[in-house]
Amino acid sequence: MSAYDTRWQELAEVKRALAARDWFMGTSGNLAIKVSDEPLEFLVTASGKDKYKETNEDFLLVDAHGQPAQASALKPSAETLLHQAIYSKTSAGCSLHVHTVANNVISELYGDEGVIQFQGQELIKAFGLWEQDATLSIPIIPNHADIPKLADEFRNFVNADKGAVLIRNHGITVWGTDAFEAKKLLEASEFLFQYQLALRQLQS
Ligand SMILES: CSCCC(=O)C(=O)COP(=O)(O)O
Ligand SMILES: [Zn+2]
Repeated sequence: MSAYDTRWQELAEVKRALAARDWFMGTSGNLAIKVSDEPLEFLVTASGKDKYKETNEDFLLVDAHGQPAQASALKPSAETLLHQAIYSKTSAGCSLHVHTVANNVISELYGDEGVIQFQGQELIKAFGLWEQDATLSIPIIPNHADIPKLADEFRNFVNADKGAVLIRNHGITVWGTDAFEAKKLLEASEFLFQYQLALRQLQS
């Protein structure tokens, strides 16, 4: 199988798993996976589609600028520039963006601080933080309707081959070495957000 076909299957599998979690409400969310480094090309979800459905038009190949790399009637995700920022700055192989109620509420509760931090939580190990007193910090950036502006802000927080950034009242984008790692980080983040909200509710 070609790298294109292999990556397509991997991304389709992640998309299926996230759909099963009901993380694509109202056509929200977009996913990407790198196919080649030189030239940089990655598959990204087509814009505005019902991501619960599986079709052979779910993804299209884009270039280092996030522009279609092949003739296609499909439009790349409106948020392709965020994925492009990740692949242009890091060696990450997969990036995932979803909107959930928990990630939106957390982004609003902690948005003024610009960060949410987790300590003493087993699941921060998913991010490679294994030390006793390690802290996971997830930055929260303002949402901008202007996507190049949003991507410019987002780019400042893309400094490693894996990571996560919350966009206030919008969603989360995570990235990792490959599809397995990106999905792990997405699930771990969602667990931590849901835990934090449940704890706050019980404490109030
Ligand atoms: C109705 S969701 C608004 C756009 C968005 O935030 C998103 O994640 C989906 O956009 P896309 O162009 O990737 O379908
Ligand atoms: Zn979005």
